[in-house]
Amino acid sequence: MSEAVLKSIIARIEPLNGEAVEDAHQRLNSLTKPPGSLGRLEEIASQIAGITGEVSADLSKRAVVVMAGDHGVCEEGVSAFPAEVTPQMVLNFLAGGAAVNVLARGAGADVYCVDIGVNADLDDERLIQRKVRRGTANMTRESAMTREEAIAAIVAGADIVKELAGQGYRMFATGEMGIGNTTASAALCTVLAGISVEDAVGLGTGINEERRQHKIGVVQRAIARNEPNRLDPIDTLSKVGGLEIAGLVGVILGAAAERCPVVVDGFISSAAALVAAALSPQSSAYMLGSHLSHEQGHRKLLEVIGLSPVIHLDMRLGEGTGAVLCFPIIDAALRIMREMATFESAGVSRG
Ligand SMILES: Cc1cc2ncn([C@H]3O[C@H](COP(=O)(O)O)[C@@H](O)[C@H]3O)c2cc1C
Ligand SMILES: O=C(O)c1cccnc1
Repeated sequence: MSEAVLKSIIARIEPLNGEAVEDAHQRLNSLTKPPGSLGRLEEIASQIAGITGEVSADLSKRAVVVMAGDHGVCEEGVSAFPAEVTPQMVLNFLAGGAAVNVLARGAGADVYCVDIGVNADLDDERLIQRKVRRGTANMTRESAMTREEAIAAIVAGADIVKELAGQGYRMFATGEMGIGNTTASAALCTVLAGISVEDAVGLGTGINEERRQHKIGVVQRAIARNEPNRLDPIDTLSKVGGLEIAGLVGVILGAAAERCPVVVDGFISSAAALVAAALSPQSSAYMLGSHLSHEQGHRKLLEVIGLSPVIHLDMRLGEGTGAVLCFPIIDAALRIMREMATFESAGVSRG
């Protein structure tokens, strides 16, 4: 049943609107500047035109969807922080005090926090309750979750985006919270992107090199124990992934299905983007890279997905922080399309 729902979401993802991309190029080349001189801003403007079908879309209503879930693999000592930080941070998101809340306020974005798999009972009406299970299992011993649970989490993410799009949201950022999730993300990178475990495993919240070596061994054991099928992204996601990562796969696919741009945050969100692209290569066209995380492995992961980061601030936080920081840059690209004079209107000679 859910597998059919997932297929129907993927089937709704269409190629970008080529005519709108062409119109955007023509408009950009008519503006009072040497062709191409606004660099990435021009690429962003063209991509948004292709996504939305409009040369200067109104994306003022935007949201960051923060998926929260726990990881059984924390038992193996892979994070510098204890697992109870996940529910504690969820309450912080709801109270508006986390980094992503602050940066979202600056970018005119609303924060929606989703309990997709937190290992605690969180009773707060501001939280979107879509708990699939209370955290994943320890993937060094068994599959992190079942195939059905992975699909349920993806479908939940896509549902939430569909509902928000129905409320007028036109642009999304991916965010996550889940202690231990750089371990699951590194495992996904290794299996689905072919990045070596040594290159994929980083320091996460700030472990030392000795602990990183231990974390490498944990990822190797998880892969050896579960034997994920790299040709089957859902199999891999369910065996060595995470509930919040699966939820973000749904957010990305859902945004693409709604013809909305989705800005991909750091290492963990990019692992979700990798799964989304494996499920629907067409969905990549709806993704925008945001920042280059300091987390080791992010650069290679972005290369595999074909995303290039817009900003480099040596951040390594997640939550959607790097993605929402790019909203004002996207706004700038759209403002150029709307407000700049043309060679004709300003009476400027062409080269
Ligand atoms: C207070 C705090 C706030 C956070 N916000 C995001 N993360 C980030 O750190 C975690 C991943 O790192 P690891 O795999 O090493 O546990 C995720 O929750 C991620 O969102 C945080 C981590 C902490 C401690
Ligand atoms: O890049 C990220 O998303 C990241 C890196 C380290 C820890 N948490 C998140």
